[in-house]
Amino acid sequence: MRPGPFSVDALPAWCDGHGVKIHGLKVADVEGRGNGWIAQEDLNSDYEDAAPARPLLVIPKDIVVSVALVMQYATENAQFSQLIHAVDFQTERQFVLSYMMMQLVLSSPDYKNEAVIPPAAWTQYIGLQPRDVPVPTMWSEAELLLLRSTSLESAVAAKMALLAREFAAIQAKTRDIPFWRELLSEHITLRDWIWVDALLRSRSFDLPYSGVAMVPCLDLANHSVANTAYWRQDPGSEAVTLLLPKGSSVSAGEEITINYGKDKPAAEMLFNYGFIDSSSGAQSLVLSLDEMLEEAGNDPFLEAKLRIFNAAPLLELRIDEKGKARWSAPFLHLMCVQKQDGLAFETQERQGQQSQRMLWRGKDITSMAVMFDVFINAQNVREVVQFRVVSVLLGVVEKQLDRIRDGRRSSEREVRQGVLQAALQLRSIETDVLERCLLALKGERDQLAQDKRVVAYTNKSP
Ligand SMILES: C[S@@+](CC[C@H](N)C(=O)[O-])C[C@H]1O[C@@H](n2cnc3c(N)ncnc32)[C@H](O)[C@@H]1O
Repeated sequence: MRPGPFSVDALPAWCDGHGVKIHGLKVADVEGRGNGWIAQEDLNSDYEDAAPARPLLVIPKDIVVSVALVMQYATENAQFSQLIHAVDFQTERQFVLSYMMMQLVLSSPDYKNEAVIPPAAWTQYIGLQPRDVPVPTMWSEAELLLLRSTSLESAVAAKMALLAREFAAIQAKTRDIPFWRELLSEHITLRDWIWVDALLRSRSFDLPYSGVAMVPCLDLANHSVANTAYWRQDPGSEAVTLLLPKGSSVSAGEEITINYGKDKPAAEMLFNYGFIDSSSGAQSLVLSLDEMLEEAGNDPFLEAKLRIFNAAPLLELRIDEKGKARWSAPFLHLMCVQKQDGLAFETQERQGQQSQRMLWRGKDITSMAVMFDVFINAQNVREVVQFRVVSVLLGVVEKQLDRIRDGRRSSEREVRQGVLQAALQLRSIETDVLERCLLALKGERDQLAQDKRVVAYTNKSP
């Protein structure tokens, strides 16, 4: 479904009509970044009479799409209310997405609004949202092959499966509502749901007083690690403002940027925003340990450990500011400790409720499960456990490195240039992190192998 047309030339009038204040900025095309805000004059943030300089943008709360606005909209719009009640959305994200989907329908030239639903501010504004959002959930099959063996491969597959499940559930639950049945069988497609999700991921803000929200106009600010501006939400009016940091200035023609997040891994940037900032020093990756756990099927405590750990077993690898390889995998430490070391599990019954406890040499350490790596470090089995963990990790990292090195490539003719560049950048960053971590892990294992407790342990092991 196509959204209605809305050009940037019409934006100033839209802003006037909806109470958005713009000071000294205009929207322009910024090379390689789509639209962005550009200073129209020299701007500075000098404080006058202790009052901060005028914000660059002020966006009133009543056009910020948060759960509160969505719930209010449902009280004013019978068709939207039917959708919200039939589907029983559970998350902030789903509420905001359903509102965006409704605005897409209302704005679209592909749909005749016979129910004569009045337009909202976003009915027009949604037309300014880019059709091509560069996040991987919008990539073609051939482009997705470029992510083979990177840390994003399984994350993107899981996200696509979730989006398909969500859309199928919306269709199934609204089957008895003629308005939505017609829309969801003839007009709105899974692709539209994927699009609104891509918009939300790449353009939403986590506001302190409104939660996850789409903020018109602020969503036109591009990212830079050397950002020239920042945003805040006013605790009283809940308006969102874009400001220059105290004592800073921007010359006419310069881009006004914000920082989407410091030290975010390249994979997270690509997944959420569809680009990797090459000027960011962040070098890290997160891998799921699920596959390794499948291979560790002979641990009699595995199920109990996973239940008490109660989080996804992950491995984070990173290169710190000093260039040192670091890794963290709290579950792996738990996995590498057994009954003979002093670990035990016990089922307790209290007021008819059963719960499981984890014991270390007789002491209840259930609450330590998520930071088991820190806990075990203070115990006299530290070196032996660390040796086991490092040995397992070496296998995981080596396997991942082999995979990423011969990961399948798509024919360059089938993929967009920007997507190819971003995927190659991700592969190169992740290969580098894996290589450096592998080297560091080998060094750590060799050092641990000389420890007398480790020597005794390895001599004893079959
Ligand atoms: C919040 S929007 C910013 C406005 C957007 N450029 C537009 O045309 O509407 C975020 C999107 O802008 C693009 N973007 C922002 N900063 C970028 C940067 N530093 N490099 C490349 N693309 C960037 C990405 O496509 C990202 O998903």
